[in-house]
Amino acid sequence: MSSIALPYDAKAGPTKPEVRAVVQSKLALGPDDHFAEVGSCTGAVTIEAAQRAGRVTAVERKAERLETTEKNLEANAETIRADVELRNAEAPEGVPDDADALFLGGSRNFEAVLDHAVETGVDRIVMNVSRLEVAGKAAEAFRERDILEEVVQFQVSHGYELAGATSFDSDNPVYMLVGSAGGDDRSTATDGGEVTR
Ligand SMILES: C[S@@+](CC[C@H](N)C(=O)[O-])C[C@H]1O[C@@H](n2cnc3c(N)ncnc32)[C@H](O)[C@@H]1O
Repeated sequence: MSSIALPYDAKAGPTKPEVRAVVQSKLALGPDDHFAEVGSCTGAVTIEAAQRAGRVTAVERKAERLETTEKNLEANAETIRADVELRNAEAPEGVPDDADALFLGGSRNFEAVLDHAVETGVDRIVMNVSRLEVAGKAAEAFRERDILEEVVQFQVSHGYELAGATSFDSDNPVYMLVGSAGGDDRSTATDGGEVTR
């Protein structure tokens, strides 16, 4: 599915290819977009974004993981179209003021990161969460800021051969919050913060 190479590994990553495909479809990046990622880790999401957007800013609090982002970016350099900036910082520090699309793969300080997104009018916001309690808090935080458009929960299973048939190994469930702080042209109607679609 994914055509990117990730020769360098880091604890906590990478986001699985099928999940990244949904992330990219929600971000809908184009060549005029500035994309920002909080928690770039292996760089898997940053690399795929850098194949689509014009500018990418990747923020990662752990220096060694940011080095992994950099090395994996280098391994995919031929496919990358964006200007990419890597920032070793703990968001909201380091998050640019002019992002069109924001992905939160790391959840530290996520409420402050969302406040920054609201202040700067980020058009597309996607946050992935694997822990149930954090997912609940994240959904609440999106609703409180009136930026929630969609909550998606999914779980991917991969088939393997067992006794001449196919059985499945399941990945962890993923909770995905999708929203916008980009003004009145939002695509989904909301009623009291609840998704009505
Ligand atoms: C689950 S991993 C992200 C995986 C990444 N999408 C990938 O494909 O490799 C979360 C990362 O976010 C980082 N992180 C968490 N909160 C952060 C914050 N507020 N600012 C910067 N990095 C953060 C963690 O250090 C960790 O590397």
